[in-house]
Amino acid sequence: MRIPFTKMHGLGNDFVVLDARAQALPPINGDIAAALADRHTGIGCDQLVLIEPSGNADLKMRIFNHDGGEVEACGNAARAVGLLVGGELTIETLGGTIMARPDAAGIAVDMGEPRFDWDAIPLAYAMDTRAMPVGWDMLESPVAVNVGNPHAIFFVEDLSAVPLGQIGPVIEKDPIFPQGINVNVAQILSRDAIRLRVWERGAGLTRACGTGACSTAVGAMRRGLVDRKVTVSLPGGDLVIAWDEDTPERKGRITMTGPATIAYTGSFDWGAYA
Ligand SMILES: N[C@H](CCC[C@H](N)C(=O)O)C(=O)O
Repeated sequence: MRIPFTKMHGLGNDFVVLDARAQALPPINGDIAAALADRHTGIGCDQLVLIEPSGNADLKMRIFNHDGGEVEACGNAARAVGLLVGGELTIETLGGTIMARPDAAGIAVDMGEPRFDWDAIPLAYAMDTRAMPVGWDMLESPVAVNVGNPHAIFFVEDLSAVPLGQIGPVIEKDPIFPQGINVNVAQILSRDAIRLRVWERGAGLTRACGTGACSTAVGAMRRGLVDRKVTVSLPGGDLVIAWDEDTPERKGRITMTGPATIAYTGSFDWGAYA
């Protein structure tokens, strides 16, 4: 059985996108996702993205990390799906419903409200998530934020001095993070500019991380380090993140804006992976 796919990326964070809205696909599990994501024996990507019908949104977006783990959110993939499908979209994810729409800078995504309570990250026990009283080698006192998925953000003076490829996997799997964690290391450049590198849970170093940019921006705002709209510069390029103010009706929501790219389309033999 041949399965069509679209290879896409958001600032170099790359995806294999399968669309199961028109034609149901055989059931996908973590092992199949990891096999497709493998860059040597599969098609190769940071995340596998599955578009399915939804009962309460325009579509459902399922996300599998490179290691096969299914996760709650992926900001860059939300922009990719927004580009692929087009128009204004509500997207159901395991982390909540988000909204994508075309924008002069590419695609804008309303990522919803950030969560800060220790048990919403989640962490293994109660602590201050504005500055967790923990550290690993040169990295300490991270902010913890959940933007659909869990993130720890370390602010440093010199990003290039941090061996994130070595320290990232240690933090990712630390038992203080019962569901793992995406590890963000950020350098504040000004009141409206942040430089960021991310070790992603289940995918390692990526060229960009949309939810990482959202959580880092919000974490910096929580500490009063930046204004409520910032440009986050990742190795693959820039994202603009805004966090609007709480209103009497609702808590402030995050908007992430940036490009998305269709690289190519193809198909693969399902039997080779399942
Ligand atoms: N590694 C993330 C999922 C992908 C997030 C990232 N690619 C993005 O653009 O937000 C996690 O395990 O929560």
